[in-house]
Amino acid sequence: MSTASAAPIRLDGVNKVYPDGTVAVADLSMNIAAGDLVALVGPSGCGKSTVLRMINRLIQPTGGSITIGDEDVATADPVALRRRIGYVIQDVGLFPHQTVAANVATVPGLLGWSRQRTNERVEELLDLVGLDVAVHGKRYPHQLSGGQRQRVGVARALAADPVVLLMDEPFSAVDPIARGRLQEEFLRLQADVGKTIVFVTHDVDEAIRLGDKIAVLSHEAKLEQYGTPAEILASPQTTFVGEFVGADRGVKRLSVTEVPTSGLRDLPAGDHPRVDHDASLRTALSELLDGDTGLVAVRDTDGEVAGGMSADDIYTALHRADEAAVSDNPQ
Ligand SMILES: Nc1ncnc2c1ncn2[C@@H]1O[C@H](COP(=O)(O)OP(=O)(O)OP(=O)(O)O)[C@@H](O)[C@H]1O
Repeated sequence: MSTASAAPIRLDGVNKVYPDGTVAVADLSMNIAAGDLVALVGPSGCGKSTVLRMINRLIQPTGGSITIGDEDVATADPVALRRRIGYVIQDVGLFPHQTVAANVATVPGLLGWSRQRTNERVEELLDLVGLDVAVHGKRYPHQLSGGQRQRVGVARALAADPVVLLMDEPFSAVDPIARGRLQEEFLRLQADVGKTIVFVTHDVDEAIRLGDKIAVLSHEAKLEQYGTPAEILASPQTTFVGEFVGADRGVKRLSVTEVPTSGLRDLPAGDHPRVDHDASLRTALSELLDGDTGLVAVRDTDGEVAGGMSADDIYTALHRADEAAVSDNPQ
């Protein structure tokens, strides 16, 4: 599909004090690379939503600057700005009296697109998020499941091909099974559209699963650590981060580390469970435990078995990956 190029986002000394004196964001600086999916995580009330809403100027910062590409958000026309930024919130905010197709067509309508161009775009987007325009396009939001509504929200946010997508707890209102599926689909979608995405969640597992990078925030949006999931899990920089990512850090690290494709051991004959070259160590360990040979075979990119791993090999691979993550990111 055609995509506008994604834009980087830069926050420089951003501050937000609400009129009642509440300091929501004290002094936040961070750079988000074009095309990255960055998860903002932190406890309730730490300022995540405020940060997000300052990026599309729904909230005016009291200090500092935010730029999207070359554009200073403070001086941009807010309406034009918001049309270039997709925004998805928890309960989606679909218009209840408009059909799904009309909801997705909102921004193209505002931009004055022709009916034909709009219809094509609606069909393309509904297809992209796994909905059938013939079946779902003419339904109203209340005739959809929570997960389907969420997909429509994402389709609507992508309609005008925004350079940035902001998402505030987009999947938290759906049940855990639908949520897992939505997360999977969302990752596939992001691989397709390659937007710069800032994603607010209070769920560390979701951040680890979806984020290219994670920004861990504490009170007043203090940036405790900003790095890849592997870096943060391998070496939390502060006690706060260590506690926030949780005691089962080791298991989480297994999930974000892929099996090695070299240095694998020769496999004796036997009915070994198999995993693909891009499987996580967690999947490999789970398969190994389900099998009865004590080994798991790893396939290469051609689908041929490249070698095997024992539980000890998985442990060693995890520690090697941790060392690499830490030395890539000395901070
Ligand atoms: N309009 C407002 N006026 C005064 N204080 C506000 C306002 N909006 C938010 N706050 C306060 O600012 C702080 C940050 O709120 P924010 O909604 O950004 O946090 P959050 O991390 O997104 O929280 P949650 O995870 O619970 O949604 C909180 O202390 C909140 O009470």
